[in-house]
Amino acid sequence: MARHLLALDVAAVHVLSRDEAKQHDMRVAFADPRLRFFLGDVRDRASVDAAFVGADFAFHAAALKQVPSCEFFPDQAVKTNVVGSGNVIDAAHAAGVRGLVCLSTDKAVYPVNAMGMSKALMEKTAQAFARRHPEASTTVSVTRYGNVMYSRGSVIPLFVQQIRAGEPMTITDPAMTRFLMSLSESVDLVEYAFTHARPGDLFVRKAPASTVETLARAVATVMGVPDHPLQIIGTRHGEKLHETLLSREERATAVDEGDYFRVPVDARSMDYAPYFEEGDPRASTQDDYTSENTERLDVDGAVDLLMTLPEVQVLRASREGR
Ligand SMILES: O=c1ccn([C@@H]2O[C@H](COP(=O)(O)OP(=O)(O)O[C@H]3O[C@H](CO)[C@@H](O)[C@H](O)[C@H]3O)[C@@H](O)[C@H]2O)c(=O)[nH]1
Repeated sequence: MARHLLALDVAAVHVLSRDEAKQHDMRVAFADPRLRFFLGDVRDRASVDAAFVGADFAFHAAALKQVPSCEFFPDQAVKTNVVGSGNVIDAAHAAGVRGLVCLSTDKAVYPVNAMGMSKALMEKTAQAFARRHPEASTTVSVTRYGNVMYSRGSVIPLFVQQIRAGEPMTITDPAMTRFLMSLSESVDLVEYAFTHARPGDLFVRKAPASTVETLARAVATVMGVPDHPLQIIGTRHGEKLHETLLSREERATAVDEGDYFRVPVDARSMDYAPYFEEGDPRASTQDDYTSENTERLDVDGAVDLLMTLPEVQVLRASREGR
């Protein structure tokens, strides 16, 4: 995202994060005086205020995002993902930031684990801000997306490492499906939200999905070992068989904008009666938008998608001795 923004000729990009070592690495890698680093934590409101001085736009990706760690320490997930997100929203408003995009996940829909539950509450916090402050100068919106391919700690780099080590690729459940999205598509989604959001909007990018087995076969194929062995290890704690990007209620109000769905906030008055006494007949005619009923990739389709990733292009080039 920082790279993308700097290429757009912005005056400055402020990075607020906790890890001084990663900030140092990024400072050296970018060597761009427009990139300014702020040490802090979204749990610490004053540190967020400091980073927002002079900012026009902000995107909020700070999160505890791993399912197992949030299962073991749900209180920590609440502090960062819920209370911290509230701090970011209030600080953006106080600083006069024009647009704030909060990054969420498909795991926030019908959540079964603490990570998804805390992200669902982040979404509700952002939507409640929009509902309570209809005249605010800060437009707060949410983007929700599925697995970002080749992201740190995710299954694709794990499969690559297992193939390199000559070990079988470990598969939880061959029939499990996940939405697949590249990093550049997720940056596009955030940018789309920046430029199109109305207060409280939630944006979803339409995406294909594949089973984990298909994904493993595709990774093995691009590595030149299509028959590399698989080992079934079983579903991990807190995992769903399929993910959902839009619930049927959200789908009923979603606006189809081509590559994206925009779900406007439910901005009815804060009078409780309409919520209890009036239903919405549209909701019952819709299905959830899930990784099971979206476009399903086969191995060739997953290979094509993998080949668009810079990391995979580097892998291929080194395999071919280029
Ligand atoms: O050894 C493994 C590890 C994982 N998987 C499967 O691979 C898929 C993807 O797993 P992983 O890359 O670990 O991602 P998720 O657990 O789906 O979660 C990621 O994707 C979410 C969006 O759905 C983000 O919110 C999370 O932060 C991010 O960690 C899942 O079906 C896993 O069951 C395997 O088959 N074998």
